[in-house]
Amino acid sequence: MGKILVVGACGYIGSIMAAQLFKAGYDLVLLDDLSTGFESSIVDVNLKLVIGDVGDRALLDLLFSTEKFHGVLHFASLIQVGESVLKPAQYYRSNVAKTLTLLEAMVEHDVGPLIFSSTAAVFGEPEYSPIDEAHRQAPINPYGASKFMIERMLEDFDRAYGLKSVALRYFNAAGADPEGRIGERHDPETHLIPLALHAVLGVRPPLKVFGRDYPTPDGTCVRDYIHVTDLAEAHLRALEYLWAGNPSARFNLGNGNGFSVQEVLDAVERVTGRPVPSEDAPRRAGDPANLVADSRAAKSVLGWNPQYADIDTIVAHAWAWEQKRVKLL
Ligand SMILES: NC(=O)c1ccc[n+]([C@@H]2O[C@H](COP(=O)([O-])OP(=O)(O)OC[C@H]3O[C@@H](n4cnc5c(N)ncnc54)[C@H](O)[C@@H]3O)[C@@H](O)[C@H]2O)c1
Ligand SMILES: O=c1ccn([C@@H]2O[C@H](COP(=O)(O)OP(=O)(O)O[C@H]3O[C@H](CO)[C@H](O)[C@H](O)[C@H]3O)[C@@H](O)[C@H]2O)c(=O)[nH]1
Repeated sequence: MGKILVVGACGYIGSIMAAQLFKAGYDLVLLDDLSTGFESSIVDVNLKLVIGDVGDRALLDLLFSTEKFHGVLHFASLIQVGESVLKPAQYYRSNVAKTLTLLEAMVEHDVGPLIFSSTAAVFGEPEYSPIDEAHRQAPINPYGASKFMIERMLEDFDRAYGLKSVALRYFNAAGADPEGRIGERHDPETHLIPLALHAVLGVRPPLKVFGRDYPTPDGTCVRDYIHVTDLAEAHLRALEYLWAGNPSARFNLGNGNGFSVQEVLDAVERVTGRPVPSEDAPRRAGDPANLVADSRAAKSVLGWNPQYADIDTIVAHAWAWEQKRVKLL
């Protein structure tokens, strides 16, 4: 089994990835600057965590010259769409410039391949649904643009330097570790499912439903919620795909099933057995009405087989985690 570097391993998705790789017996080194992540999200205390910045070239040189890695998973990023509009410089520096430093160090030390966390935001306003890999990429905010730029860099680095990569465009990451050990811990939290669960638990104000006048069946926005464990599984499949000598690629990762905000709230009520305190609010700027992935390519090319497509299961895992988390607060 190869040795893998997980960058951003103390975050929501990276920590669940690290737990899954650890369980599968991989040798891991974790890198995180703890800017938004938590050391306590590392499930095994014996795992090697390097606390540092992925944009620190001297640190990367040291890491890559002392350890032989067979792959890098890159989750580290600023992730808030709204903040990216107000502070684009931070997003281009943290996401684009620091990833460039990582890519240069990987090329110099002959480290690869790379699996990169991209996003549905690289597409912008959808022209059709579900969104496949051929869909036009026209991001409408700096967060999406930063990820789009990195995707372009990956293509160029492959062509010029032979660095192999897979970019995985997650739609709405959701759920938690099925064993209940780790889950979503963003601060501030902006995502629908944790906010709805916090409203149920009474630790936050009633959930604001951002718009009921969208051109969707019930008027609320439709999204494609994909279980975080299934996302992690896709990374493993993508690594195996590149280790087998296949070309660089990008894949859209979702359930293929859209759920409206109202349908998610209904699922939260079924799972928790309690009403979700909520109120109607104006549309949130920059929210497309409908974002659903066509993930057939990931399934057929990578052999990816998501296990937790059911929205009630996704919400149940998030609920188990949030109840535990509230006790820890
Ligand atoms: N959460 C979602 O719904 C979603 C959707 C699409 C794409 N993504 C992408 O998935 C990735 C992970 O998202 P998440 O929700 O786990 O975010 P997160 O904020 O929970 O995790 C990011 C982790 O990266 C670390 N980090 C940030 N900058 C760093 C740096 N310069 N050096 C080292 N470590 C650094 C943070 O401390 C944190 O532990 C991101 O790239 C994000 O853009 C997430
Ligand atoms: O308090 C809230 C929070 C969200 N929503 C609605 O719930 C849906 C989902 O919103 P999230 O904030 O949970 O997720 P987004 O679809 O906005 O964001 C996702 O897709 C983005 C790209 O479009 C980024 O990749 C981001 O990281 C990822 O979580 C949206 O229609 C939003 O308007 C509410 O009604 N009330």
